[in-house]
Amino acid sequence: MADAIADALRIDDATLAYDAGPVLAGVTGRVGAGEVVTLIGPNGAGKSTLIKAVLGLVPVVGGAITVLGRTPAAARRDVGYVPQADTLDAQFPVSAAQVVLMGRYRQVGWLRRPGREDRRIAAEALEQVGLADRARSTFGTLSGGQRQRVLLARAIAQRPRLLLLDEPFNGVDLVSQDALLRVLADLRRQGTAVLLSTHDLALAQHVSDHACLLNRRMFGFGPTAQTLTADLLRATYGGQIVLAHH
Ligand SMILES: Nc1ncnc2c1ncn2[C@@H]1O[C@H](COP(=O)(O)OP(=O)(O)OP(=O)(O)O)[C@@H](O)[C@H]1O
Repeated sequence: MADAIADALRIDDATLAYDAGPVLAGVTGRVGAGEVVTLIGPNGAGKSTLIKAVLGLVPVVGGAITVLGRTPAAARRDVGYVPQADTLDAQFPVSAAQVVLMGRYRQVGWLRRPGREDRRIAAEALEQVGLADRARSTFGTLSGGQRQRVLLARAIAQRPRLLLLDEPFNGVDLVSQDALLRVLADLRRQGTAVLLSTHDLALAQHVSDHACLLNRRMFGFGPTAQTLTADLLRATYGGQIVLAHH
């Protein structure tokens, strides 16, 4: 039943703008429960902007974005988000386990202390990303890939119905990449909808059900194999030669 409720995310001819004006227009697409959709496009295409609009952080000035049947801002508590690796604050003076536990705060409320069940869920999430043995390590002492996995664990611990990942494969080692692929498979089985941005076409081909091609506007949306075609990729990247990184 592909109706508004079944779709975790619906984007209908959306135009997104910062104060200076629109940066992305004409985006239409869907992410259903248990589906992985990848956003593909060159630097500055608007991938992060779209993810931030789904979080309710960038205004939708035309069309609509509907998250779990609600506005992005209203759906916020059910949406997980892992930001780009280079935006992470490595100076966090807290342990990996504490970072993951933060994923539970929205559920328990900021004024209540997380309980045993929250700690269990957080420990399970750290285990899921393969970092159970680093629970007590200070966040800042972990490698970039490990920090990314801790933030992924934090997002999973939130038990979101829609998970947004901004360039999750960027600069991560192979172990972290494998952990992420395993988590994506788990999320798919649990019926979590996933929207992720990447530059990596080979990985996109591997993980996604649907792909969305962006460069200031949408150049294609559909089943991955039918969307990541040479013609559509050439159009999206403005004639630049596109090579898979892996
Ligand atoms: N806060 C902001 N205010 C104004 N313009 C912005 C802001 N953030 C991004 N932009 C502009 O919006 C456009 C799209 O940027 P965005 O970061 O969404 O691209 P991207 O596809 O995620 O690129 P990258 O792969 O480099 O992360 C760019 O031209 C960028 O300069």
